[in-house]
Amino acid sequence: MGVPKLPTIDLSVEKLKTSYLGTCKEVREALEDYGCFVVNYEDVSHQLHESLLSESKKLFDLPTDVKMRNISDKPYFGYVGNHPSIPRNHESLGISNSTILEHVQTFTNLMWPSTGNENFCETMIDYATRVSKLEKLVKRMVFESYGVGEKCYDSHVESSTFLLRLIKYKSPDELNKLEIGCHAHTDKSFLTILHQDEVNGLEIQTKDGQHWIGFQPSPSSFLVMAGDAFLKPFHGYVGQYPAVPLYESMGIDDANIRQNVEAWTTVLWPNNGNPTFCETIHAYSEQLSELDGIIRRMILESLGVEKYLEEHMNSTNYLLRAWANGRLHSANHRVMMTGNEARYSTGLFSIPKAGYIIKAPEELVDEDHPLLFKPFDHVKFLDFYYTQAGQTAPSALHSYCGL
Ligand SMILES: O=C(O)CCC(=O)C(=O)O
Ligand SMILES: [Fe+2]
Repeated sequence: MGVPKLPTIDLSVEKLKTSYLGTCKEVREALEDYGCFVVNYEDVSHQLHESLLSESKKLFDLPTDVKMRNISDKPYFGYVGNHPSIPRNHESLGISNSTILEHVQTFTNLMWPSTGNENFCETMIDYATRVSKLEKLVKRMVFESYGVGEKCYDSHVESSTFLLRLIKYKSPDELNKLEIGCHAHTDKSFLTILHQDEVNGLEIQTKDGQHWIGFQPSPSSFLVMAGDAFLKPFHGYVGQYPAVPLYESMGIDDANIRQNVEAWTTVLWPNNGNPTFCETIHAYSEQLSELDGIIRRMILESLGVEKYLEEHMNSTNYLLRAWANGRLHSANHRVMMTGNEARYSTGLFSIPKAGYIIKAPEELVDEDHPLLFKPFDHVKFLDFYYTQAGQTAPSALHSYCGL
């Protein structure tokens, strides 16, 4: 089988009029299977596309010390470039709150303090506003398709802000050389919408990790991509978290031991239990833990250290974690540059607003379902998440604000 193709979805007004729910399903399935899809978005005209690219080029032509005035206390929000950890050919600038005129104006004044640049400012705000509408449309369609509709959508939109990143990749210094422009990563946003000039380079990894699919750009094509914040920001998280309504999971400690599963089942079904659930989970965990034991024995024997097996097995707990809903996929992607032309691209990232306090809706908290986390600022939590303590905690969210 050859390399699969990225799904392309028609989100035109006519299509949505005739087949809204069918298209919601297409969007959801594309984000589940590929983590992204291509859309030909008519609301950004050819003229706006051209203006975006020419203003972007003018921005990158400014002296480096001017571009470096774009500072931010958050990683990847300000000027990025000229740093050993960044690929040599990569340079980018972020405009925070890019759908709000005064923020774009402030950025413009920072870059062109004496002359101003009306055209830059107008182009960026127009572009960001139009693309943010696409972001909201996709978000609404995903929520509706999962049946978590209005309430989640409204709170999500209320909690989102749009970072516009303008990016330039210089061509490799030698012809026929392949050079990394952006290392493989997943985005930390809710959703990202990428758009670019005609120079190839963006590649998306398939979910099974087998292929890298090259994105074939055109002036009207946009790549919509699910970011980590939309689906799985927290390892070990349990649920009831309005910013990630599509994610829910539950853990059962030592699920291979019958009494533990029985105790767990009684908590969830206190009146008459749920023998089928208990039996299934226990049998499943027992078989998997046996398989785990066989594999470990084989590894230790092959290393000639099987005498440690018992100690190893005795020191092991089995945590069974079941996920529901967290079915969207955030795709690994990268940029690989060849040829002799620079590449210009833009990403509109929807991200949680700083200062937006996330708390469980009152209707979800009662005596049987006590509050699990203190209300918290998602951006401050992400700051913690990227520290050593956040990265090593079994559940960063519990360490940060668990009750
Ligand atoms: O330049 C591109 O097309 C991709 C950029 C990207 O993935 C990012 O900035 O997160
Ligand atoms: Fe990215």
